[in-house]
Amino acid sequence: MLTSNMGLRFMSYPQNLLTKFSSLSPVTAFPSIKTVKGAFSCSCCVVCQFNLDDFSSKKRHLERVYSTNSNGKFSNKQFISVDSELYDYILSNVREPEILGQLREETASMRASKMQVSPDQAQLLAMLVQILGAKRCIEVGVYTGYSSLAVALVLPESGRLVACDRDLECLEVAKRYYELAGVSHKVDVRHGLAADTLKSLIANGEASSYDFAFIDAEKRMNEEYFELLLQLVRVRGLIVIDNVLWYGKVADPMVDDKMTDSIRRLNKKIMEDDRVGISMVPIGDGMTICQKR
Ligand SMILES: C[S@@+](CC[C@H](N)C(=O)[O-])C[C@H]1O[C@@H](n2cnc3c(N)ncnc32)[C@H](O)[C@@H]1O
Repeated sequence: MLTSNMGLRFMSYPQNLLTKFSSLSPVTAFPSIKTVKGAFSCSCCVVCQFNLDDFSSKKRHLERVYSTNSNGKFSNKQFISVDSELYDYILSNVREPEILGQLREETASMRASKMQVSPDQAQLLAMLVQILGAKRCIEVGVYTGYSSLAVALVLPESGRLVACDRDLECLEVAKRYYELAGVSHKVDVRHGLAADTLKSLIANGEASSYDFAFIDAEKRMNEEYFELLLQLVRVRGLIVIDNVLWYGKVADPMVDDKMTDSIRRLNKKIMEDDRVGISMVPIGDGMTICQKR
């Protein structure tokens, strides 16, 4: 069973905004909320067209809906926060293959299990691979194999996933699950520093031959991984980068640690990089999907 209490990573949207608004009356905070026949309904939030007939659900609803126009790009665009209740609902709508559920449960008791991507993220990665018709993929940061297995499961029989990680113990778990799932023939496990593996693929003449890459390893190395993968991925291929929102710290001016700064720097660089089309997606801890031009 998928629940948000199982050590999964997900973004809870701006807690600072939530605190800020909780002291205001609902109508003050959200002028678009109106009373209809004694019940509250939200008139313009496309995701919440339901009546709210008790105070706690009203309050929950209000706490999830925000408006923003702070950078002038949107005219009072509304967006929702994802709290654990709503996230449980999202997870209940994820189609997680049984073998991935088993791996997730085994990993839950392991050291640093929160590193694993969430089921909704894995589902999105698998869908991107399928939409692309990808045959050749790379993953930087395998851990126990959850995201790589999700990708390998949807690759065609002739597909290949180069799976890079420096942790042999974790890779042993991943390899066991590739075997169990019957996909080990599609996965080329590379133990070692990911940058070295990527450089060796380039040296081997494999530039521009990959369809899809996923970056989920040491965050401060992301810029180097991105540059190497830009060489390895073909035009119109995808590079997906995980943890781009870094638990919301990227948007918090009070945070200036090295890790957060390096993520901010790469986000800015990619934003200005016309070698790729981009979409920053608030799923899990935030993923940016880059398409090579
Ligand atoms: C966030 S976890 C990956 C999670 C994985 N994508 C999943 O969904 O289960 C990061 C992984 O990157 C690996 N890693 C960190 N730095 C690395 C490096 N320089 N080279 C190779 N692997 C590295 C760690 O050993 C760890 O297993």
